[in-house]
Amino acid sequence: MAMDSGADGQSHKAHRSRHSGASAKKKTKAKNKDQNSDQKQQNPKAFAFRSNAKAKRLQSRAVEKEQRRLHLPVIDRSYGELPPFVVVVQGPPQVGKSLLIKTLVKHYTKHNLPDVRGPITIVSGKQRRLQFVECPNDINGMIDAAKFADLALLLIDGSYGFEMETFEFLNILQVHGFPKVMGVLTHLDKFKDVKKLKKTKQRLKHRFWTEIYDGAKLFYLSGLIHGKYPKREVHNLARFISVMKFPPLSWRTSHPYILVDRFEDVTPPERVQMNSKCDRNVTLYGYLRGCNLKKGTKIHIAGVGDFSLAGVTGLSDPCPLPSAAKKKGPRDKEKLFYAPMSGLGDLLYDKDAVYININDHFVQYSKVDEMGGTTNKGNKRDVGEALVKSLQTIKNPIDEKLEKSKISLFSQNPNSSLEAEDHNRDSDEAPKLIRDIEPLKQYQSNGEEDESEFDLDSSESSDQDEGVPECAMLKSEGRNFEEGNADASERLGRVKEQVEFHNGRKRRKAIFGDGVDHSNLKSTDEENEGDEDDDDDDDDNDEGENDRSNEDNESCSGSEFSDGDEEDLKSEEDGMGNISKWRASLVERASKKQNINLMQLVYGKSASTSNTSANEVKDDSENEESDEDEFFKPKGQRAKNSIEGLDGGNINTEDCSKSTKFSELKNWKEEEVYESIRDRFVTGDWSKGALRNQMLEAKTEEDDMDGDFEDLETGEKHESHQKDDSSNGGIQKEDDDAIEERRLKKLALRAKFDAHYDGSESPEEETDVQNGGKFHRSQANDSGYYDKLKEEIELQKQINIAELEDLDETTRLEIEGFRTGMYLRLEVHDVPFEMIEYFDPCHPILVGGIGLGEENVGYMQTRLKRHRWHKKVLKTRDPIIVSIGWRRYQTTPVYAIEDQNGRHRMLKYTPEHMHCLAMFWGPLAPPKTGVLAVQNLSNNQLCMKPKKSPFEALN
Ligand SMILES: Nc1nc2c(ncn2[C@@H]2O[C@H](COP(=O)(O)OP(=O)(O)OP(=O)(O)O)[C@@H](O)[C@H]2O)c(=O)[nH]1
Repeated sequence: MAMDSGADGQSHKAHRSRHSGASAKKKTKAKNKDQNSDQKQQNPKAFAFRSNAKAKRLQSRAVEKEQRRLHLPVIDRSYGELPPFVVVVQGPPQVGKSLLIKTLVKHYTKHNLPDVRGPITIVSGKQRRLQFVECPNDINGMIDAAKFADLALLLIDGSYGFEMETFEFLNILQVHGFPKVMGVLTHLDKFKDVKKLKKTKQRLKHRFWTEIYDGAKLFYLSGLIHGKYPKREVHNLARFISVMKFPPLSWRTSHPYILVDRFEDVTPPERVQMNSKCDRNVTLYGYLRGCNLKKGTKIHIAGVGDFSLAGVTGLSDPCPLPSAAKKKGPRDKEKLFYAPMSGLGDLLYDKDAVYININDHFVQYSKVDEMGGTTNKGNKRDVGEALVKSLQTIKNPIDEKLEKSKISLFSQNPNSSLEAEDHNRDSDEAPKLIRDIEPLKQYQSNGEEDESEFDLDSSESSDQDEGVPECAMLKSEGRNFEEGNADASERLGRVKEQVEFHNGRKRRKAIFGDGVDHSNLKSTDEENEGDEDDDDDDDDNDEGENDRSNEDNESCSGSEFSDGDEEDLKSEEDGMGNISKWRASLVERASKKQNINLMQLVYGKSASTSNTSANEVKDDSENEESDEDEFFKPKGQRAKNSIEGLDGGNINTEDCSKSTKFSELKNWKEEEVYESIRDRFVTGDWSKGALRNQMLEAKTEEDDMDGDFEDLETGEKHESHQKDDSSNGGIQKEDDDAIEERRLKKLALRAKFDAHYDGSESPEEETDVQNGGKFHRSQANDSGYYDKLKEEIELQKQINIAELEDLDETTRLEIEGFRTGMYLRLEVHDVPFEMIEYFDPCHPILVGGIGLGEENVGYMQTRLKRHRWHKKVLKTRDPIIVSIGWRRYQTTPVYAIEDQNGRHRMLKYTPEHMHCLAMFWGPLAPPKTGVLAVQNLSNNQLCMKPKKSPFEALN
């Protein structure tokens, strides 16, 4: 302290700048430079082009950019909370798919994932959730994955090179709408020579670019650290995924679909006992994507067939977004994940119950204590403890006891006892079941080869003609593919497949006959550095984008469940002690949701509403009888009802009786009463009405004169009627306020939308705006039509939202269906038993909604081209498996070609290198739908044992 005070008093010597020497020279140089640059800036010609060629070049570039920006706006029908984006991780066997998912999940959630099975949902940011799915290594799995992927991570074994699986998947992606694609190189640690590694990276990168587009992102995972990918690299990859934008794809925006993340068999057990091959009832759970699911929509389960829905329920979100309002960013504690097939997550919400998963090592069975004879806490037992112990020692289940004693404690929930009974029976007859299943196994092994199921027989025939779905196709004997675009196909034409054994495994290496201009590849350090810099730049830009997209998304976060989910989150954290609080909040929320519905007040209740209210009355009467049963309801039931109110849930339905006094209702059968309104109809006496109108007109003329004034000519004084109408004015003012508020809200949203879309769409463009800004801006003004179109779409969307928000939940559901982003439980009856028997969580189930007319069956005409990888031409009536829309089915095509006179001439074989027409019978698809056909679904290439595959035969 003493020293400080001393220092304060001391005066410092002023700085004296140098007048001679090197540093003085340096300064004068800098000064001159500044002056020069100032002069330059003052020069009015400074920004004009000095060279014509440069001006032309910049202008054409700006125009090109502008044209690229212009595209017809796609109508995105989803609003509110978005469903998680699906990230499909695809690659040849053993390339590190599971490991990558595990490390990414660990990065986002700080949890170790034991197994990668089925979709894994995680919260990756304030406004974003991701669902990781490992793509199975068979054609069916790849086709389905291509249909639901928002982003495909293509894993490539860097030490081995490209394999056929990657190209096959890329070809499938091209047919079914091209989602975002990112390459990831693994196994790079196997390179000992740094130079070789660099060269390989370059070569693979350029090949990848040729395949997708120049500049497509390729990530390098340099090796393993403690059996995991390096944190830094995973962090970078995660950041790229987090900021990525996913443009809507046309097929998906017009068809609802669900990627099933939970699947259960709910067939009554007695039915299965009687016949283990009976048709089953199943429930499928997942987020609704694409577009709204209207009531009565039929669905197609990929590989199983078409079904109508026996029930759809909106469940509370099992992996909700953290509320953006309260928290600044998702803290580690709040990061959530949901992966029921992989056995992750502690809470499971169902229609009927909430399941709490407690790890086995947390469960301390107290029986051990008892056998020991003493407890640590002394002899006096807690009541709860005694209860638990008595439950452990119980011999007969409570329902058996109840049945015997003829006391119905759980009268309102007969199902639970029934189920328990069924379980008992089930367990009694378990050995029988096993016997039944054994021959099945045999069947399974025999029928392994062909996994496709067909549903043509069940469909009705129709002579309805079809559009011409645009397609091209076909694959090598093992697999065949559609062609995306001509360029790509030519480039791909140089790919050759080489089957070889490598590390005890059969691998199908992709060899490029052309050898992508390797001579052009620079493998200098500078370029690599440049690349890395580029990456960094991208990072930065993307981060900016993310910020923007986050801001945009904030406007969408007003979903009904968000607040509640927040509470759910809390209650999860608090644990079981707060269950009652949680329940209370749910009920409170449900009661809040009941707003007055004008539609119902005017037109009365809709059929469904009145049904539900009838149920309600019935339920109420039952509830009154056994009030105490409330306590014995499964935990989730009441909460669920209050959340949903969708599937016959009664709590949320409107209580119209409150605003209707039946005592005041007029009896319209009485003559007096109906005479009173007779004159309002055509047959009545209208003279009174005309008189009334005249009076009204006179009155309104008076009303029009606002304010007090004196007619100076006549001396009449007019007084305003405003004072009398003060109460009316108040109401009107309130209305005006509401309207104004709504208008402002709309404007704000529009402005946000404009700001988002008017800006450049890619980081590359952003930099360009800075360079050739002038041209860009002038061009932007010319593109007013597109902007106007976008504006109109957005405005219409806002109007729709505003209209729908005024309705109550039940009516809204009937009008617009289940909204995208909702977590749904679909109940489907009578699916073939094979779906249960051969269910594999590693094979994701895709459920797609069938559009109007798509359930009809008929002859379809498609344009088809043999894929260059398919060595042989195709023969008419040789069965092929077609993937079109959501469906995959087998059919026998007839090939034809259109002659010059317009007649179709049948072909016995497809032409070598050109398109032909293929006519086949099957469920119809709308025109312009991508078609892909394969001849063989065999997965022989995955077998470790050397089995002769059609591929092998060819090579
Ligand atoms: N040296 C090295 N080993 C790796 C790398 N990536 C993955 N592995 C190892 O490769 C093996 C296979 O990894 P998985 O994640 O099971 O591969 P997968 O693609 O899921 O395999 P399948 O599910 O059988 O198709 C594991 O033993 C990994 O440790 C890598 O970059 N370098």
